[in-house]
Formats: sequence, C-alpha cells, structure tokens
Amino acid sequence: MYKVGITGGIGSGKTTVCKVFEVLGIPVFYADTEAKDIMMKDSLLIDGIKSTFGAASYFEDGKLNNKHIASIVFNNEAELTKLNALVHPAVFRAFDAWEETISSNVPYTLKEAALLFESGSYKMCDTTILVTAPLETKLKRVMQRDGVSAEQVKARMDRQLSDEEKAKLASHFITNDEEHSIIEQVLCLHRQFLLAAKSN
Ligand SMILES: CC(C)(COP(=O)(O)OP(=O)(O)OC[C@H]1O[C@@H](n2cnc3c(N)ncnc32)[C@H](O)[C@@H]1O)[C@@H](O)C(=O)NCCC(=O)NCCS
Ligand SMILES: Nc1ncnc2c1ncn2[C@@H]1O[C@H](COP(=O)(O)OP(=O)(O)OP(=O)(O)O)[C@@H](O)[C@H]1O
Repeated sequence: MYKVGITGGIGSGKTTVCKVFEVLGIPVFYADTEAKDIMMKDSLLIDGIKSTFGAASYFEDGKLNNKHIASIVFNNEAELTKLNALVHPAVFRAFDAWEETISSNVPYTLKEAALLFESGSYKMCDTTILVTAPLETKLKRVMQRDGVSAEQVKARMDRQLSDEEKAKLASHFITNDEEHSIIEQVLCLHRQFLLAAKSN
C-alpha cells in the first residue's frame, strides 16, 4: 500500500487538510488521536505513565488528564522525551495494525502525525506532505480552538522542528494561510498520488 505521511506544526491545519482527503475516500490514520486513545486503553502504558508522571495523570473514571501531563512535559524536554519513549512505539504498532485492515481497493493511505519527522516515522512513508501557515495564524487558531495562551502554544512549538527544518525533509507542501485554497492543493496532490501509487 502506498503511504503518504502528512505533518505540520501545531495549528497549521493538518487535521483540516486530512478531512479533505477523507472526502476523496482516502483513509487517514490520526496518530495524535490514536496516541491518546492508546494512553487510555493499554494497561502497561497506563502504569508507565502513572509511575512517571504521577497518579494525577488520570481522572478517577480512567480518562487522561491532558492538562496535567502537558503542564509537565511541555515545560521540560527530558520529561517529554520520557513520554515520547513510552507512547510512540505503541502508536507505531497501532499504525501497522490499522494498515492491515485497509482494503486493497484503496489507492493510498494517509498517516497524520504532528511528529512525523521528529519521530522518524516519515521513513516508513513513500512520500510526505508538510502543511504550513504563518506563525500568527497558527497561534490564533490554537488559542481559539483550545482556549490556551500564546505562551502555552509557543511552548509546544519550541518542542517541534521548525518549518525550515521540516521543509528539508518534506516532498510536498500545502499552504494553509486562508488565502490559498486548500481544496485545490489537495486535488492536485491527490492526482499525483494516484499516479504514483499505480506505478508503485
Ligand atoms: C501531552 C498530551 C497529553 C497533551 O494533550 P492535548 O489534548 O493538550 O494535545 P493533543 O494531543 O491534542 O496535541 C495537540 C498538538 O500538540 C502538539 N504535541 C502533542 N504531543 C507532542 C509531543 N510529544 N511533542 C511536541 N508536540 C506535541 C502537536 O502539535 C499536537 O498536534 C498529548 O499531546 C500527548 O499525549 N502527547 C504525547 C503523544 C504524542 O507524541 N503525540 C503526538 C504524535 S503521536
Ligand atoms: N484554512 C482554514 N481556515 C479557517 N480555519 C482553519 C483553517 N485551517 C484550520 N483552521 C482551524 O484552525 C484550528 C487548527 O486546525 P487543525 O486542528 O486542523 O490543526 P492541526 O495542525 O491539526 O493542529 P494540532 O497540531 O494542534 O493538532 C481548527 O480550529 C481549524 O478549524
């Protein structure tokens, strides 16, 4: 199966872009969503997270206390490294299992991951897309969506590669600056991926 990795900095709009690919019938694996799902289901991982970040990492009903974990890891690189080391291998396994469920009639799949380049998972993809947007736009979007401060968004940005670094590794680009049409850009890439998948 031809695999396309898609990434972008926080608030770039990668999930929004993926929804357009979904409308075209392309299955999308959302690594960030999957990570949080696994963190509530995998008992070994839950034990690891509790012993590393404290019992307050979960509410009494078993739901993940995102704010508690975020307040620790996005202010301390060593703590974030520990979280990534616990969670990422489980997400990689979940992606492999998901791929197995995809019908062979599907031309290609998309893997959406905030840390596609940082985690090295882009190496398992046939090609990649980087979604970009101006810094102020990204800040405004996330502050509105999550009700957080500019400092909290910047703390996460500081833990991700810059767009310049990501651009060196990316094969394709989508500009989501609210001026260029994302639908047209997605359609253009979709046509290219259909051809590439056929000759794969
Ligand atoms: C720390 C957690 C609980 C905070 O949850 P929260 O609901 O606030 O954020 P959410 O998961 O929706 O992520 C929103 C954005 O934050 C950024 N972000 C998330 N995790 C990371 C990370 N490990 N490093 C850098 N940025 C990150 C990304 O841009 C992401 O799209 C959560 O992000 C988490 O469990 N992260 C570790 C797993 C991970 O690395 N996920 C991303 C790729 S699989
Ligand atoms: N072109 C656009 N026009 C208007 N709003 C947009 C556009 N693209 C994204 N948004 C909005 O910006 C917010 C962030 O977009 P989205 O969740 O797709 O970004 P993301 O890159 O997946 O973010 P994160 O890294 O936090 O998961 C959302 O509320 C979304 O609706």
